[in-house]
Amino acid sequence: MEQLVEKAIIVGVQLQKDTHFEYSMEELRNLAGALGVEVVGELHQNLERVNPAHYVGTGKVEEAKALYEEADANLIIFNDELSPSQIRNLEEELECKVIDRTMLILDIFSRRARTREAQVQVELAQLQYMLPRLVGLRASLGRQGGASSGGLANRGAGETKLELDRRKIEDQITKLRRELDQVKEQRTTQRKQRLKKGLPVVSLVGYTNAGKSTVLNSLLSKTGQDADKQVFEKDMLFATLDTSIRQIRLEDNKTFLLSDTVGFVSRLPHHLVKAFRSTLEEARNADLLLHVVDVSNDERDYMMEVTEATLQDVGVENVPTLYVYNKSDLAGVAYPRKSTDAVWISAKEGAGLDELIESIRDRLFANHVMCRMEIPFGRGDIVAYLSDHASIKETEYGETGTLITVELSRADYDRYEQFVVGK
Ligand SMILES: Nc1nc2c(ncn2[C@@H]2O[C@H](COP(=O)(O)OP(=O)(O)OP(=O)(O)O)[C@@H](O)[C@H]2O)c(=O)[nH]1
Ligand SMILES: [Mg+2]
Repeated sequence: MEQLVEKAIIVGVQLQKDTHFEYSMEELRNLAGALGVEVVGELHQNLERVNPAHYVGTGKVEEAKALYEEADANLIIFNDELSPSQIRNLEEELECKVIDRTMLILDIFSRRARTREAQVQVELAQLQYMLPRLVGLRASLGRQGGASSGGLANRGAGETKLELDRRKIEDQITKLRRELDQVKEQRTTQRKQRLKKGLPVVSLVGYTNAGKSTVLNSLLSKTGQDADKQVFEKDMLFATLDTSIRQIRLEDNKTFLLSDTVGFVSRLPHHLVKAFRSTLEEARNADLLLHVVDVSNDERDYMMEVTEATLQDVGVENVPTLYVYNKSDLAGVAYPRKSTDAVWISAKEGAGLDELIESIRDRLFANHVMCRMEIPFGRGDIVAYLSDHASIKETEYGETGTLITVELSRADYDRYEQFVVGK
């Protein structure tokens, strides 16, 4: 199919208590932009509640139609998830391609998905969204070329075909669910293996484009890791859709795992959130969350609210959180600095990474123990293990063994307690 330059009108309803409406429309523009759709007109309406039949009032539908024609657009995007009957009614009256915020986000996710897991998750969410909307969507897909190209609307293709499609979609949903369950099992196994290693897990979470991947990359460079461990970072919505896990080893051998994952956006489609539950599993089981915030964005408080609500939605609860106020270089705030539960940094400049590491260290390794041990000469393996996994401060050689002063995890302390000769 030839690549069309799509021109869209965007339409939103502002409910009385919605104080973030303007921003949600701006975000809708950006979401459209992420798909190469140009927004050529905008309409909004203040309502007490969304119109159940047409989303907006009848007068507004007329207005949208006029604007659509005047601006020579070929699609209209609505700022919320439309119900099946809303889509049907709007299409009938507007006689053009109608899409909603959910379809837009699903489309972006589906184009960005790289790993099999992400692809399956997105496809599952798309099919679940489509299933109850088959009739309307069929007409809309038929009009993909826009009204002007005289696209073939498939409306009226018999009920039998519809039933067949429905069954096909249901089968595909079952298949994808099964595949995801398998991935989930693999993840659980991998996590168990990591747990055995005893390494604490830190998870980066936050709004899309806050700089999570950049924070991960800057910590990797800071701790002298190979460039090939770096993850993808870019100034676009949903650059990351998969979970990457990297090991970070600090100067004194204290080591933790750091995971980077998909970011959030307001009004994230429910099916999508559900589908991405397993990708977000890492965060659920983390020892510490780094909630990365673009502190230079005026909407940062709202973005933090959305992030926290979404985390709750996927069952990430009661995990200790450190707030990472990133992009301080653009915000006109003092940085680098830290408070009890936050650090102000610029991941891009690499400023504030010492503060960040120190805050992580305080939280993860607070229960580390300092002690003296005497390891028999025959047990060089233990000394080797401790020089990899703990921080040896002093080494002396006694009559029967190596005397070390060492700072180590509670678990390692318990394991080698028999060699402890003093605190
Ligand atoms: N000025 C400035 N830009 C930054 C900083 N940190 C990240 N960026 C830029 O912000 C953009 C987004 O960064 P990413 O690290 O991809 O953001 P993310 O949170 O991983 O985004 P998603 O994966 O899309 O959810 C990139 O263009 C970065 O270069 C910073 O401290 N200062
Ligand atoms: Mg990212």
